[in-house]
Amino acid sequence: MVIQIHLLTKKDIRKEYLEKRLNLPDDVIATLNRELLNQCQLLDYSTFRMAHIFLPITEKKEADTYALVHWAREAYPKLQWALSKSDMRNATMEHYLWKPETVLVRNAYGIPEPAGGLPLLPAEMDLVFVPMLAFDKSGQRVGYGKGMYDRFLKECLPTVTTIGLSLFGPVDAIEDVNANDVPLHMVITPQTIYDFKKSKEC
Ligand SMILES: Nc1nc2c(c(=O)[nH]1)N(C=O)[C@@H](CNc1ccc(C(=O)N[C@@H](CCC(=O)O)C(=O)O)cc1)CN2
Ligand SMILES: Nc1ncnc2c1ncn2[C@@H]1O[C@H](COP(=O)(O)OP(=O)(O)OP(=O)(O)O)[C@@H](O)[C@H]1O
Repeated sequence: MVIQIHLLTKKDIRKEYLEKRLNLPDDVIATLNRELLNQCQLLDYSTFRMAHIFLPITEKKEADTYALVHWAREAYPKLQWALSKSDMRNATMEHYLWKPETVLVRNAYGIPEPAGGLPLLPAEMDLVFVPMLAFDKSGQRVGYGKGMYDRFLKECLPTVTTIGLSLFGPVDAIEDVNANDVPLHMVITPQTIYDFKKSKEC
């Protein structure tokens, strides 16, 4: 039997998956987000103390993470949350504690950011939820192409757990993975939880 693996570049995948997401009608997006939340609720977060999260760019129909945090604040009251402010010129992020009372302001890219608060270091995160346009069957991801999460994840401790959130399933393989790319430990989709740590151990 011949198994064909489709290799695609990040540039092609980025274009295809952004279009695919933007073309989804709002009711389908709402259903996928509900299913994604259900999958997220299946994991046990009790070993984590500080979780970093992104808030969605709604114009880009990113995964809705508000509902996840809303649920987790009730289900895991000891778990604290961190949010970032982006510096697009340097492709870097600064991190702040996200309390329920934190004021959020949308930046020029439509990303809700904390107006201020207690600054945090990457080393303080033990769980990071990662945005993406697509991922592949080995846990490599494609984002908007600035490498901001690759830079951030490199600064986190090796003990950090990374979980990508995607409204779609994986592509076969990303052709142009490079040394800066940080593969994800897990990806949650509306249908499945992919655990790349486990599959590597097999
Ligand atoms: N919600 C969310 N927050 C996030 C990310 C993300 O993917 N999603 N990022 C993940 O890294 C960082 C922000 N990265 C971004 C990179 C590009 C664009 C963007 O809109 N780019 C324009 C072109 C910009 C330009 O070069 O002028 C575009 O794609 O149309 C937005 C966010 C940090 N925060
Ligand atoms: N740790 C790093 N240090 C310096 N440059 C980096 C680092 N990580 C990524 N880059 C650079 O950033 C650029 C974008 O990388 P890539 O195409 O992998 O982005 P992406 O993962 O799709 O985007 P993002 O992480 O912003 O969502 C590349 O030119 C890459 O070399």
